[in-house]
Amino acid sequence: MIRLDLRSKAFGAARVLGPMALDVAPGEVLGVSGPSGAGKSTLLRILAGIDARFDGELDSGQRRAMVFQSPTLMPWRCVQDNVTIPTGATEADARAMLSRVGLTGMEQMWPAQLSLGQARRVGIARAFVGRPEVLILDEPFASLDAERIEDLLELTATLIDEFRPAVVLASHSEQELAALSTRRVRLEGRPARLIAA
Ligand SMILES: Nc1ncnc2c1ncn2[C@@H]1O[C@H](COP(=O)(O)OP(=O)(O)OP(=O)(O)O)[C@@H](O)[C@H]1O
Repeated sequence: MIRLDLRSKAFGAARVLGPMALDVAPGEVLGVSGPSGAGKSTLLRILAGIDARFDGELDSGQRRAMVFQSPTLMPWRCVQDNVTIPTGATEADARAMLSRVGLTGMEQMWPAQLSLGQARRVGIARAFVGRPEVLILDEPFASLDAERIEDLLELTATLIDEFRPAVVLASHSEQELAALSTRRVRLEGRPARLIAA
């Protein structure tokens, strides 16, 4: 569950996010759209608990995971270590989750040996291995071709159905938002407000 009551978020004198309230239940996927620079990533960092410098209250689960626009893997660690080290998951759990995302046999490979689609799958395995209560997805499928996006959308939808985290997805892609969201909002204006979409 995610509950945010945000009065304001500013960078110095620049007020980016205005007053807004947000509730996301387990198993729900809130799709967030809005123009570039509206504040989607800023809002998602607050929801993920990465940015605590805002005026307001955040109430969310203990187990939080985030998938970013870039896969952000540690280049000097193998695929399996990239799942176990940041999460504290066991090797067995990491192998099982890597198998769920289609990477069986690639556990000992280096990130540089992976395609972008495979690297994104590692990011998804890393996010789900800890059975998150809250999952924040910030443009998680950017720069992939249409067929790979379809595959990853299907995989992500299956894992969300199974683990039922409260999910917030920010994307510019109507295809991604339509495929995963159970509810939609737009961020608009400066400071940005949430508008039902
Ligand atoms: N660390 C920071 N310091 C100062 N300003 C920032 C910082 N991070 C973001 N901003 C500003 O906050 C605003 C919102 O940025 P944000 O990255 O959240 O937008 P976005 O909606 O995610 O954009 P995009 O869709 O292009 O990724 C922008 O004007 C940006 O310049």
